[in-house]
Amino acid sequence: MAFLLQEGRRQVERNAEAEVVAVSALLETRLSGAIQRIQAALEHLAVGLPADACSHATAANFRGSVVRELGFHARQFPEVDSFRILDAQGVLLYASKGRAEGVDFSDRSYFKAFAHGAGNGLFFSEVQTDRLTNRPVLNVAVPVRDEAGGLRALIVAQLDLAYLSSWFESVGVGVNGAVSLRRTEDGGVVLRRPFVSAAANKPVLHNALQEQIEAGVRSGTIRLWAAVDGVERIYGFRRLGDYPFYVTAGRASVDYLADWRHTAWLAAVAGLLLFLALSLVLIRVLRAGGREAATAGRLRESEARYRMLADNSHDVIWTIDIPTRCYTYVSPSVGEMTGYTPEEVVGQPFDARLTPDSATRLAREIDLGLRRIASGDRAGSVLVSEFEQICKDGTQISTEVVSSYLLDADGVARTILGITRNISERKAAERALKESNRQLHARIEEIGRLQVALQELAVRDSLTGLYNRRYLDETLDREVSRARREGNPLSLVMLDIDYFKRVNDTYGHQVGDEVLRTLAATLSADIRAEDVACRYGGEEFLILLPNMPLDVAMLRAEAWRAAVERLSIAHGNFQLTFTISLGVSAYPDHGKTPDDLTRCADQALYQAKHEGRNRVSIHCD
Ligand SMILES: Nc1nc2c(ncn2[C@@H]2O[C@H](COP(=O)(O)OP(=O)(O)OP(=O)(O)O)[C@@H](O)[C@H]2O)c(=O)[nH]1
Repeated sequence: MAFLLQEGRRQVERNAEAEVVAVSALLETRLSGAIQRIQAALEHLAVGLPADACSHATAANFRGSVVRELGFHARQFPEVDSFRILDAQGVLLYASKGRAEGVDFSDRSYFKAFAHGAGNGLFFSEVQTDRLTNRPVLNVAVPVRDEAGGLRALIVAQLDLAYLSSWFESVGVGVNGAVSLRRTEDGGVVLRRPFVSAAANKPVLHNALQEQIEAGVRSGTIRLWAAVDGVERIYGFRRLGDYPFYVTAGRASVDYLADWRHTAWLAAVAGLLLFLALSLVLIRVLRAGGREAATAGRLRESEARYRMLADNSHDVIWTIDIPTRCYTYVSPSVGEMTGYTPEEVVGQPFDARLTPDSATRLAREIDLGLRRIASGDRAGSVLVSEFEQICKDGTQISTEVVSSYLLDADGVARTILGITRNISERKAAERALKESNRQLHARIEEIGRLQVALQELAVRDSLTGLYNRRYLDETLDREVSRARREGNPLSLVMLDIDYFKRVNDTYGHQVGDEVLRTLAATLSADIRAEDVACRYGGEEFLILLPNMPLDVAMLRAEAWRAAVERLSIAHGNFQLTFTISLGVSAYPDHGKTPDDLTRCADQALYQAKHEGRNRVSIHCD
């Protein structure tokens, strides 16, 4: 029995472990997908921000278009409270919502980091209460630098922690479970459910999970007593891609062991029943014998022990006489459970306080048990069943009944001995758990669908639908290695719209966007399945042509140039036309690394612009 219980416990623990691994993986995918997309939006904004727009003196000329663009991005990200642009002194220039230009943010960590030269990468602040909205946020910032590397502006996305916590609410980790988002650097809390005041940003010390993260472990499981609330949990943890965060999902042992404990309780009850049954048999035997005083002493002692057990139990212990099917004994706790006194129950038929459905089931079970015993099947003599009972005040309770048939010397069942436990609370908890499991599964399915969509979004430019620069960088690395390995050629075409600023200035930013979309569609319509067309920056595009030598790439580039020259976009009474300049480079002719090839294509593009635009060039050092 002990072995079976231990094995059951191990299985329950393994299940809990699988659950926390799944939940942490779900959260990781969702969070790192969101951060990736936000990073792409910030980089896009940084590339497209004109230098003049970064100064307070001329900001008014750009307010309309910049705020519109910030608003556009804010609408794509419900998890971002607002996008903002600060000038080189840390003063707010533009925001996707609210009008608070002029507010000073120069004391904020993300500004100080870049003002003192923290490179060009992404910076994550600590958890902060926003100065304008009073909401808890985590600021994500990228700098815009001038040619000399000086800070020109700062673009900031405010991650709305209240919104993100709704993702944490939606995962099922049980009543005492916990999920958190933490910094890899020191385990500082960004977000936690359940919420613990004063936990935000607080580093964790001497924590085995944090030690694993610091040792470079990217994901795993671990059992811990949480310092913050003293609860023992099994945690699944996972790094958020290359970002400086990790998520944890913990199931409390008190939750996932509840069912196992119930089984252990049943085992204990079965033991108690056996003991009571033996006591009853002993009492009967001794009574029937009508023996001398010594025997009477043992009888009293045994009966007293039996009474004491029954009288002090929270569960109701009872006996039913099988021939009459009436109660012959009921322990005092029946009052606490049903409101009836033992005197009101003893002598009553066994089904008097059951719902009709339960009464029918119990009668059927008794008949079946008796038939089994009559046929010599002793295994059927202990039964566990659930019945609905009606209390004295008319309320209904769910009960679990463990019963045993007591046989006389001839093997005939004369008495049923049983223990009834009120399991109404447990049933309600089970119903709630079932419902929350149903919801969890529905959400897991939804997240699965979202995950696929997110993965696609993470590599796509939202305006044109072409691949983004991040995707191109990864693919270019791979394709150059492959070209080197297999000895195949590879070409790059970098192209840029001529005088695009004029299009924006004359027709407005929206028409400019339409031009970008039309150009993307024209390129996409005329590339091979293995080619990778990407939006490289504002109005700059790059097309990677695996297995294509320089001369063929020149022909392709010329074909795109001619196709764009023929395009005409209707705008009111006008027909808008535009041209592109293109620079081509090829492996191995112009370089053997991704950087060399990109630089060469860029120089060729510059040359095409210099030579009069609307043409294709190659650059030779
Ligand atoms: N509408 C729109 N404009 C953008 C976007 N990204 C960048 N731009 C604009 O692209 C223009 C680029 O201008 P410049 O770099 O001066 O180049 P140009 O006017 O095309 O001139 P040349 O390249 O020298 O022929 C700027 O006006 C940017 O605002 C975008 O997503 N949408």
